[in-house]
Formats: sequence, structure tokens, C-alpha cells
Amino acid sequence: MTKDEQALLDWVIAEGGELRVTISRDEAGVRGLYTTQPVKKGEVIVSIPQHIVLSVKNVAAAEASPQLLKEIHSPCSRLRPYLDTLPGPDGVLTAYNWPEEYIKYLADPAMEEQLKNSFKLHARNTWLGHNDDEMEVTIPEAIGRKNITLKEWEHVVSLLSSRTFSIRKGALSLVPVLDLVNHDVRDINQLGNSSTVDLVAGKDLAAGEQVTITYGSMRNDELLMYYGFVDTVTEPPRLFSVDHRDFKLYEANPLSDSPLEGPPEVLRTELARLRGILTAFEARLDGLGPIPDTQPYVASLLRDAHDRRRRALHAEIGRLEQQLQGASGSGGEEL
Ligand SMILES: C[S@@+](CC[C@H](N)C(=O)[O-])C[C@H]1O[C@@H](n2cnc3c(N)ncnc32)[C@H](O)[C@@H]1O
Repeated sequence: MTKDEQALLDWVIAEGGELRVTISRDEAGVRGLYTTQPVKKGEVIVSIPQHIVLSVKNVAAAEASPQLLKEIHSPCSRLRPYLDTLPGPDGVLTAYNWPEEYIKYLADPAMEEQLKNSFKLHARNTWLGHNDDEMEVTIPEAIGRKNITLKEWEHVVSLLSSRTFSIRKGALSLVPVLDLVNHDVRDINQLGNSSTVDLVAGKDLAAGEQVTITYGSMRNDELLMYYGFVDTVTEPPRLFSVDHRDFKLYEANPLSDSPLEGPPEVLRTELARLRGILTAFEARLDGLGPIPDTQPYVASLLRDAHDRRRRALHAEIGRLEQQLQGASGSGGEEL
């Protein structure tokens, strides 16, 4: 644990918080929360008083971010011990601060489109002041006459976007210590919000166990863009949302995990669609060549993402082939 992290824990306790966790890192170096003692199902693991929570209006991340920027730039912020532990520019990765040179290695037109023309464009437009009417606080109001580079702005937007909880209606909340909780899709620990923000154990935890919550049922392309990592737990990996049969760019329609059912023509159409995606994806990767290692974390994340996307497509293609073979009996359906 760093000195700043210890200072954060001491400050939270001095402010009335209750902690049965400490801050540590896993084998891959990812920082997270770990229990300091056994915790029984239903017991509070972390309790944070409301007065050290920073809540901003629940609007698009880039429009809410000046409030965080203002705190970061204020030398006497009441949240200083918390702000000092926020990751620096190299410690947070989202679509907002995704490095330009790595955009093409997403190797997917829909992902590249969203990253460039939704996330990055939005960050840029807010930085240029085009969305000031939508903002409670503008960037100049947050930092006065100082300047901020686009890179610095993308970093702040990424921090806000990847660390807030929706625990209060109409607000996005940055909760000291609790924003150090990592994601595990299988988790059942619960966040509650009353006079304190509490994390309650969904199962018995041993001392020294990592405490996680689920950030939601996101697919790997969404996790990559919103949080800069991919799910390494789910096997076989789930299809990327851009590969799902019901995916429509910029439409938030629910994407079911139920296997496609229907007559053989429907299954064959889906099989051909997925095979087409896989072929186009492999051709794109071949055309791009090796991913440069300029930023090793981004390069390695992309390699993991490609591997998971490929395996998800193979798994679904295999499942459909089997289903069609089953439907045609022992005669062997033309696939
Ligand atoms: C709310 S923060 C959690 C604390 C963060 N690890 C830290 O040190 O500040 C969310 C970020 O944690 C990381 N993260 C969370 N869950 C992860 C996981 N399962 N695998 C890898 N990184 C994860 C990602 O960088 C993500 O954007």
C-alpha cells in the first residue's frame, strides 16, 4: 500500500467510516480491496459516511466531469486524501482517453465508430466549450484562467466515467474507498445507500479475500470501452455486443443471452452471419499486423480482447452447427 492509500484509509476512519478491508494489488498489479478479517454473509464490509461522497449530476460523463475537475484543482478540497489516490493518466483507460494509435486495433468498424465519434468526440466537444449550456459547471468555472489540455480532460472524464456509482436518484457518486472495488461478474456483494454508503457481504468472506462487486452484465467490448479491461472469468466468453444478432449502433436495445431458437433457415442465416464476422475480423487483424507495444497495457488488453472475441464467435458458431446437425438427424445437414 502506498503512503497516499494509507492516508486515505486513516482519513475515512477519522471521518466516521468503518473498514474491514485494506488496499492491495493482485498478481497482475490491479489495485483493489481485500478483507482484513473474516466477514459473514449479511455483514457490512465497508461503510462510508455521506459527507465524504462527491456526487455530481447524472448526465453524460463529460458534462459532469467539471465538478470533479474543480475538486482536483482546489488545493483545499475537503476530499484531498481521496483525490490523492485517484489513478494518474496511465492508470485509467476508457474509450474517452483511448490512445489514437490504438483505435484501429479494435479491429471492428462499429467499435471504432463509437470510440471516435461518440466517446472521443464528446470529450473533445465539451473541452472546446461546445456543450457549456448542458453543464452545471463549465471547465473555465472549474479551473479559472488555467488551461487544460485535451489529454488531461480525457483523463478526468475517464476517471468519472469508470469510478461512479448510481446510488442516489439523479446523481453519479464518487465514494472514497468503495470506488476501489473491482468487478467480478459472478459477485453478489450489495451496495446500499442510507445515512452511510455500505457494502454488504453477499456470501461469507475469508480474511485476505479480494472484495468485488458486479459493475453490471456488460459484454467485453462494453467493459473495454467503459472500464479498460475484459472479463476473464466467463467461459466460453460471451459474444461482443457488436456481434450480437440484435445489436444496432447507438440503440440501447437489450441483447439476450438466450440461445437463438428457430427453424433451420433462421439458424443457418445466423451461422452465415457469424462466420462472415469471424472471416472479416481475422482478415482485418491480418491486415493490421502485430499490435505495437508502445503502451504495453493497451496492447495486452487488445490481444486479450481479440482472443475473447474470436473464442466467443467460435463457441457460438459451434453451438449453431451442432443444433443444425441435431435438427437434421443423422443425415448430416449441409452447414
Ligand atoms: C472503480 S475502479 C476500481 C479500482 C481500480 N482498480 C483502482 O485501482 O483505482 C474501476 C477500474 O478498476 C479496474 N478493474 C476493475 N475490475 C477489474 C477486473 N476484473 N479486471 C481488471 N481490471 C479491473 C479497471 O481499470 C476499471 O476501470
